[in-house]
Amino acid sequence: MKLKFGTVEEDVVTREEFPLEKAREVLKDEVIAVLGYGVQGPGQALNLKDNGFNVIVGQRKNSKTWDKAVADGWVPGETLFELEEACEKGTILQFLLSDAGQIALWPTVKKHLSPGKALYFSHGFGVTYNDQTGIVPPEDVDVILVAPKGSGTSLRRMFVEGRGLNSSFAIYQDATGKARERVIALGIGVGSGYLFETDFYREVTSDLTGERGTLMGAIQGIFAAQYEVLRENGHSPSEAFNETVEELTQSLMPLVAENGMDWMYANCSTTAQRGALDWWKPFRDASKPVFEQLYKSVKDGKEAAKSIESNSKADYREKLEEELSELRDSEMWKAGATVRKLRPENN
Ligand SMILES: NC(=O)c1ccc[n+]([C@@H]2O[C@H](COP(=O)([O-])OP(=O)(O)OC[C@H]3O[C@@H](n4cnc5c(N)ncnc54)[C@H](O)[C@@H]3O)[C@@H](O)[C@H]2O)c1
Ligand SMILES: CC(C)(O)[C@@H](O)C(=O)O
Ligand SMILES: [Mg+2]
Ligand SMILES: [Mg+2]
Repeated sequence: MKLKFGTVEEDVVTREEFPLEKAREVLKDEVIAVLGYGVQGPGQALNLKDNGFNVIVGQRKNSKTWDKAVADGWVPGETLFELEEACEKGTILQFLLSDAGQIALWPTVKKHLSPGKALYFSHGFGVTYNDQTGIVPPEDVDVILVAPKGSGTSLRRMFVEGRGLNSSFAIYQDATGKARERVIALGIGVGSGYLFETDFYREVTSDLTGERGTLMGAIQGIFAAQYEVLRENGHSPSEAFNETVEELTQSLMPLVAENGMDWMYANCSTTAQRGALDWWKPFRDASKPVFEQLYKSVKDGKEAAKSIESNSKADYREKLEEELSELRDSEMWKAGATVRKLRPENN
């Protein structure tokens, strides 16, 4: 359906115009092989299974995630296989290994992409940066994308709650003439609330910008800056944490999600209103050059190169652990752990 987003009209696909029954009909003869069982793998595979599709999972044996797949109800030899066996059995290969892991498995996946199969991604990364990844799909397969706009954890959680996370979808290559109905059916099948169309390049550039920017990188930076200023001026950890993070996630963001920031500005004290109206533009002006730098780094392929380089190292998990512990052991997130325990619903 066509909808106005501000003054711009866009086409979105909802469950109303493409119901689950239609998705099941489109994919009734397909074997959907979900390759990788990290964060997106479980969310998408379990939602597809619960929605009545024919799904198998491919995962390395003797790994923690193989055990997790078994614990989630996938049966070795029936619905759970080694990666190569799943590639062979699947007619739609959902490539849900980490973006760096996809490079290593690509020769195996390519070998099993016989004509008419579909290669499905949840990120435009591998194909867009194929000068770095080597992922160049054969011409006689469909190449499609459904990218849930959120964590695989939320995709599953919201599905179980009867809600739906939004996803973008894209078609890179339509070899069978059925790529569009296949990709929309898969988007509905994995539990998307609605789908909006993009292309692989736009998906990866917006996604890399978002997660490095307001979704995670920028927000953590802003949290840290405000928390430090409050602490340096004699405020206690609990006061600094509450005024920086807890109030945002517990009180204001749910209201912003429901009604928008415009409503939030109209429904706080006149004192807060005056200050927030005065200060949002200086914050925008201070951070916009950093966002411009970030977007350029994404566009130039530098972010992809850094990510491939660091995530392909044999000891990447140990190195990552060190960097993550800096966050985990920071006073701000230690204070956060205590504050979370104090929430009455957690007692
Ligand atoms: N994490 C998310 O919530 C999220 C959201 C939207 C899109 N995506 C995209 O979905 C895809 C999957 O992401 P993810 O976060 O679920 O992946 P992940 O980082 O959790 O890894 C998934 C699986 O890949 C396996 N793996 C890694 N390297 C491997 C190798 N060399 N050989 C075999 N297996 C290997 C791991 O064992 C793991 O089970 C990526 O393209 C990502 O950008 C992820
Ligand atoms: C969940 C995110 C941050 O949206 C995703 O893009 C990811 O890469 O994990
Ligand atoms: Mg991402
Ligand atoms: Mg994302």
